[in-house]
Amino acid sequence: MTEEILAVNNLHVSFKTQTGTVTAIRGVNFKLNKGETLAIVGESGSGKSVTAKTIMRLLPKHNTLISEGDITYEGRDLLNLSLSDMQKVRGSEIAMVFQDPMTSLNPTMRIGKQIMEGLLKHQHLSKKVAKQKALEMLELVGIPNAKERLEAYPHQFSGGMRQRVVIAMALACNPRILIADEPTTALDVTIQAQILQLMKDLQEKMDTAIILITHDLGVVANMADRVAVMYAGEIVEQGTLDEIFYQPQHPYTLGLLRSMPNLSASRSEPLIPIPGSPPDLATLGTGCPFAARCPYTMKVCHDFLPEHTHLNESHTVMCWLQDARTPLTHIPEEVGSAK
Ligand SMILES: Nc1ncnc2c1ncn2[C@@H]1O[C@H](COP(=O)(O)OP(=O)(O)OP(=O)(O)O)[C@@H](O)[C@H]1O
Repeated sequence: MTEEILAVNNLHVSFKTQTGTVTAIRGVNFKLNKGETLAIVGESGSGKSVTAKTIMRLLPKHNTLISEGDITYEGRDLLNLSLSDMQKVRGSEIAMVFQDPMTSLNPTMRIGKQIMEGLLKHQHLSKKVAKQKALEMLELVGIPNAKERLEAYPHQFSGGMRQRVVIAMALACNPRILIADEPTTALDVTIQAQILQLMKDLQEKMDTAIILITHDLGVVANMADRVAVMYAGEIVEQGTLDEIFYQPQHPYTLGLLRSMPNLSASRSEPLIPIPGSPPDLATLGTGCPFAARCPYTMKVCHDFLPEHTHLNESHTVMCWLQDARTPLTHIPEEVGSAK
C-alpha cells in the first residue's frame, strides 16, 4: 500500500528581479509516497530546482515570494516551520544532493569531519560513535580505503568519488526523503550509471523516498516509479513511468520523448527536437505556455490556461486536447485520447 510522505499543494513562487517579476512556479501539485522515486523532468528553466529549493527552504529571502500553497511533510507545513525546526528537518529528515558536490562540501575540512558534523548535530552521537558511523557510510557508498579517506580533503577525490561522499553525507542521518538535483549530470556516463545504481541500492536498504530532478529521460527510465513533467513553472503531465513513456498525453511530453536518443533509436524513429524555446517567465500570457511551440494548437490554447484533467488516479495532464469540452475529432492520433 502506498503511504504519502510529502505533498506539495498549489505552490506559487516568484522572484523580484531588476527587470520585473519572474513567476517561476505557477500552481505546482504533487505527492511523494514513502520509498518511491518521483522524477521531475523538463527543460532548463522549467522550475525544477526552484521547486526543490522551496521544499528545502533554500531560496534567497530578499527576492523570493511564495504567494500561495503549502508543503506538507508528515502533517506539518514546511513553509510555516520556524527556522530552527526547519534546520532539524533539513539534513536529518529531508536531505538534498546537488549537481556540483562542492556545493555541499567545505574544501578546507576533512571528509570524515564533514560527515560527522550532521551526525553530531542531528543525532547527538558521541564523537567516537559518529566517526564509526562516518566510516560505515563511506564504506556503504563504495569509497575504497575508507578509513584513510576519512582524513582526506575534498580536492583529493575524483568528481564521482566526491558525489559518493556527498551521498554518504546526505544519507548519514537516514533521511526519509532525498532530493537529488541533477546528481549525475556533471559526471561521465560510466560513473553516472554507478552513482545511480548506488542511489537505487541505498534507497532499497534505507527505504528513502527520492525526488530526482533531471532533464535526462534515460535516467528517468532507469530510476523512477512516477514522473512529473514540468514546463514553464507548471506540472503539465504526471503519471507512472509507464503512463508517461508509453501513453504520453501532453504534446510537450511527446516532444521530450521524441527528442530522446535511446528511446527513438529503439523504436527506430528519427530524433525530432522540440522547435522553439521556453517562454519568458516574466511575460507569460493568459493561454497555455506551450502553445507557441505546440504542433496541435487550437484557438483556445492561446487564450486560456488549460485545467488539470485527471485521466485516472495516477495520470493527470494539463492540456486542452484532453479537456472534456474538446471534440474528439480535434485530437491527433500520436497524442492519443484518454477521454
Ligand atoms: N534566485 C532567483 N532569482 C531570480 N530568478 C530565479 C532565481 N532562481 C531561479 N530563478 C528563475 O526561475 C526559473 C526556474 O529556474 P529553475 O532553476 O528552477 O529551473 P530548472 O528547471 O531547474 O532549470 P535548470 O535545469 O537549468 O536548473 C528560471 O527562469 C530562473 O531564472
